[in-house]
Amino acid sequence: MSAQVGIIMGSDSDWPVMKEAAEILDELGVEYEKEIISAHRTPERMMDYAKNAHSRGIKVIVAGAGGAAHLPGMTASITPLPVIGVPVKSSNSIDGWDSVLSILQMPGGVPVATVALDGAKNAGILAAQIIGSGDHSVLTKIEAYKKSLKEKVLDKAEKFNK
Ligand SMILES: Nc1c(C(=O)O)ncn1[C@@H]1O[C@H](COP(=O)(O)O)[C@@H](O)[C@H]1O
Repeated sequence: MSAQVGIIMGSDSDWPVMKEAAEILDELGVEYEKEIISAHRTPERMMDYAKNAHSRGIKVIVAGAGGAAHLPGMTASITPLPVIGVPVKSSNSIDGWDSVLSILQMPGGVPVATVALDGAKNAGILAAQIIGSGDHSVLTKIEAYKKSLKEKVLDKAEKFNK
């Protein structure tokens, strides 16, 4: 099967964070592609990607960037697909606030579903849930994942007072 989720990021320096989206999508059995695309540094490449992703079969875009993080919002302004934004705490950031606010505070009409700072794992889960709403095998994997989370906590709770 071809990729259903597009993971894009402004720089290869974002990959240590963004790879958590890739890892959880692997675990949930969702195919993805990953690309370095910058609205600032490679605007034509961003336009091409955002214009064509849906016709190539991509269903959700996960976009991560640090600093003045325009990539998620600019991508969302072009594509008809849902965009999940991952604020990345890059090395020269103002504690990550610059990225959080520039991804979160989108103008009306152009939503970006923003996860927590460095929250790429949750972005991957959310992307899988969107895919899973129309794909029973992915939905079943998400149910199993949630069950495993619950069992881990119950196990810890049981050991806690022993
Ligand atoms: N925010 C953006 C965009 C963009 O939004 O188009 N392109 C790169 N960047 C960010 O710049 C930070 C530093 O990048 P470098 O490490 O390459 O200098 C990265 O976190 C990247 O996402």
